[in-house]
Amino acid sequence: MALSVNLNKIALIRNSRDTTNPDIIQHAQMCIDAGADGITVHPRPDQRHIRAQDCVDLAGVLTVEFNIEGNPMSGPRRSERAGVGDYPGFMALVRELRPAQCTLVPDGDGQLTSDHGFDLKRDGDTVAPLVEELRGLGIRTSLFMDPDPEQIRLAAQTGTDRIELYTESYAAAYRSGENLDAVFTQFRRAAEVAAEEGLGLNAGHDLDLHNLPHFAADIPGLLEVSIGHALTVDAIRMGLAATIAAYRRALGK
Ligand SMILES: CC(=O)[C@@H](O)[C@H](O)COP(=O)(O)O
Ligand SMILES: NCC(=O)COP(=O)(O)O
Repeated sequence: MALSVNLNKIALIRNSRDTTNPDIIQHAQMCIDAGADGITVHPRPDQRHIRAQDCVDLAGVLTVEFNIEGNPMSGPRRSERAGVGDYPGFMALVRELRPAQCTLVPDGDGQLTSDHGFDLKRDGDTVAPLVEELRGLGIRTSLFMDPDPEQIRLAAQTGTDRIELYTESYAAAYRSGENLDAVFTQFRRAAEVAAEEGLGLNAGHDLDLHNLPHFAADIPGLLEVSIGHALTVDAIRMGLAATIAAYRRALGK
């Protein structure tokens, strides 16, 4: 099972000053040296954290899998910050960089963070051609999905290689202790349906050192988790190498 480290929050710290510190490339390399199996970024049109140029720079040097996440419908946007290039649009960026994996996420451009999976009853006809194009470019595709069996079966009809289960509801149930068994059963069933449909299974959002061991041990067929927010906070407290080692242990690696 792969640990893909999301660098969004490192870029957020950098963007709070006109600086290159922390250096995204150096941080990515430290993650890799500490045992990260992949690097994930989620560029947004306002470039609040990961910028298009970060994606270009990372694509040029990464020695592990590069996963670019985002809304395929997010178009070009002029930068409002001096010295920062314009955002070219999500699909334009992915077409140019051809990462190992592209995870399509139905975020609105103004969302605080990702907070829902695709509604493929509504958007399946839009998503399927994009999946076909990306796969034709040699890019593994993944769709950001809620743990909804009907939606996951629709995801398979798009031709996508994988889905990424949106795990915020599991993280919330783990924190509160409310309905944890029921919520976990929902995720197990979602994973089973993904396997029935021949879909690879990723997961992410609000995973952390507390909730990850149970999820990683008991969700069948899990291939990759992408983690950023909690991992970055843990690294401030524990140090990056120790943190990545802890997440690898939580994955049973
Ligand atoms: C899709 C998802 O759940 C996360 O990968 C996303 O990248 C979080 O985005 P922010 O880091 O902007 O909250
Ligand atoms: N796809 C999930 C991701 O990349 C990171 O999500 P989070 O750990 O920052 O919540």
